[in-house]
Amino acid sequence: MELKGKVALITGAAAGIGLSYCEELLKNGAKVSLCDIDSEIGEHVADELGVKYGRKNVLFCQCDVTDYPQYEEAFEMTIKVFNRLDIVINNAGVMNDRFWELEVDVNLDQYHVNLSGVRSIVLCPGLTDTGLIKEIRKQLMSSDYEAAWQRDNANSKTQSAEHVGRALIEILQKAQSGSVWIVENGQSVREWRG
Ligand SMILES: NC(=O)C1=CN([C@@H]2O[C@H](COP(=O)(O)OP(=O)(O)OC[C@H]3O[C@@H](n4cnc5c(N)ncnc54)[C@H](O)[C@@H]3O)[C@@H](O)[C@H]2O)C=CC1
Ligand SMILES: CCCCCC(=O)/C=C/C=C\C=C\C=C\[C@@H](O)[C@@H](O)CCCC(=O)O
Repeated sequence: MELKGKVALITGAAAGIGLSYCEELLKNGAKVSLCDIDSEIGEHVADELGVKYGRKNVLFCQCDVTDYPQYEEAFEMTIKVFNRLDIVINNAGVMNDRFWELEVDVNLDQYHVNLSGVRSIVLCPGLTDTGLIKEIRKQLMSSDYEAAWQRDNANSKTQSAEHVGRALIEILQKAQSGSVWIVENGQSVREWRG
C-alpha cells in the first residue's frame, strides 16, 4: 500500500504506541488524525508533529472511544478536513481491571466485517515501553494480579513503541485482510497462523 497522501485516523494517539504509529505514518507521507481522550496532551503533540511534518498533515480530534457519538464525530471531522479517510487504527484499548466490563467491550468488540473491500488487519504488540506499563500496578485489581503479571512477563523483552510503529508500516504494505500479526520482544513482526 502506498502511504503517501493517504489519511489515517489513529485512536489513543497522544502517547505510547499510538503516537509512534502517527510518527511513522507521517514519515511515510501520510496525513494523520490524532484522536485521544486527553486534549491537553493531544493538542500539544499534534502541534509538535505539525511543526516537524507540516501543519496541513496533522489534525487533533478530542474523542473518547467508549463514547460512540464522540468517536463518530472524530470520523466526520477527519473526513471534513482531509476529504478522505483510508486507514483507521483502533489503538486505544482499555487495560484497567476495575472496569473489566469496559475492557471486554472495547478490546474484544472491535471487529470489522469485510463486506466493502475494507482491509481489516490485527497487530498484537508484546510488552512495550509506554506509560501504561510503567504504572501497571494501577491497572490491575490486586497484588496477586501483579504477581501473575510479573510471572507472565518474566521472559518478555520490553520493546520500544517506535519498534511497534515500524512494524505497523511493514504490515500495512503486505498484510492480507483477516490476518493477525505479532510484534514482541523487539523481534521482526510475524504473522500468526494459529
Ligand atoms: N504497552 C504495551 O505493552 C501493550 C499495549 N497494548 C495496547 O496498545 C494500546 C496503546 O497502549 P500504550 O501505548 O501502551 O498506552 P498509553 O497509556 O501509553 O497510551 C494510551 C493513549 O490512549 C489514550 N486513551 C486512553 N483511553 C482512551 C479513550 N477511552 N479514548 C481515546 N483515547 C484514550 C490515552 O490518553 C493515551 O494517550 C492499548 O490499547 C493497549 O492496551 C497491547 C499490548 C501491549
Ligand atoms: C486485559 C486487556 C489487556 C490488553 C492488552 C494490554 O493493554 C496490555 C498488554 C501489555 C503487555 C502484554 C505483554 C505481552 C507479552 C507477550 O509477549 C508474552 O510474553 C506473554 C506470555 C504470557 C502467557 O501466558 O503466555
